Amino acid sequence: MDLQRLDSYQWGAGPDFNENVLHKTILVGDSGVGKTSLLVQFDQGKFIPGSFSATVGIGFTNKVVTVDGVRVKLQIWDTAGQERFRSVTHAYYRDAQALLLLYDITNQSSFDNIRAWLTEIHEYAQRDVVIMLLGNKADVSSERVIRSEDGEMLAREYGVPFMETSAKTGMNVELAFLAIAKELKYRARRQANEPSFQIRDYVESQKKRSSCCSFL
Ligand SMILES: Nc1nc2c(ncn2[C@@H]2O[C@H](COP(=O)(O)OP(=O)(O)OP(=O)(O)O)[C@@H](O)[C@H]2O)c(=O)[nH]1
Repeated sequence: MDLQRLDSYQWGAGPDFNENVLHKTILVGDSGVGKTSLLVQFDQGKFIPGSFSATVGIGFTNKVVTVDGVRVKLQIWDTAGQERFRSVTHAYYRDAQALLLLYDITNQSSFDNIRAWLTEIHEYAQRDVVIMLLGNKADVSSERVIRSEDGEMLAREYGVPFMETSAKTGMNVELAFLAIAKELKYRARRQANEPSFQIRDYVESQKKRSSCCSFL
């Protein structure tokens, strides 16, 4: 998908706005798993169907998310999943505070490659980078080859939060970025008596909430 179509969001200004906090978040995963689509859905609330055109290089979109009354600036980098761009994208890992690692639930090899992605992340990114595993294209249930439990199991093995998403329907897209923003805000602006925040627990509780009450 063409990065030119990603319009940059203008930073808003407000009483809570903390200009000093800019959080770099990177989307990674095999080509075609839906990184650009996920970002477009989060940024613009839409899905652009049509033929797949792979991202060339890297580009970013700025977005302000409000969590617990605090505005958190996310600078979200969309990387090209194709192997030939790998050395370019590695250079961006170093100062990333969060990484969203995607696979496609209809594509076995994109799931099998997650371990290799995690090896690269551990090699090039900061030790305390926030990682979240996302199984995208959850709307395409008829072509599913990766069970949700397999995603859960892999995530548990690496100690990272996990959820399935759909860039098409928007399922869990906002939750994924919100959870990242909450974790980053917690790390950056922890108040003295604030209870500790566990991103995995938060994600699990939010997932349960959305599945329990979908009939309401
Ligand atoms: N049904 C469905 N299709 C999706 C979803 N996400 C992406 N797609 C489609 O999958 C194809 C690839 O999506 P992209 O967002 O371009 O994938 P990418 O990961 O950015 O690919 P690279 O730029 O090559 O790394 C496109 O045809 C999208 O329309 C989804 O959640 N559901």
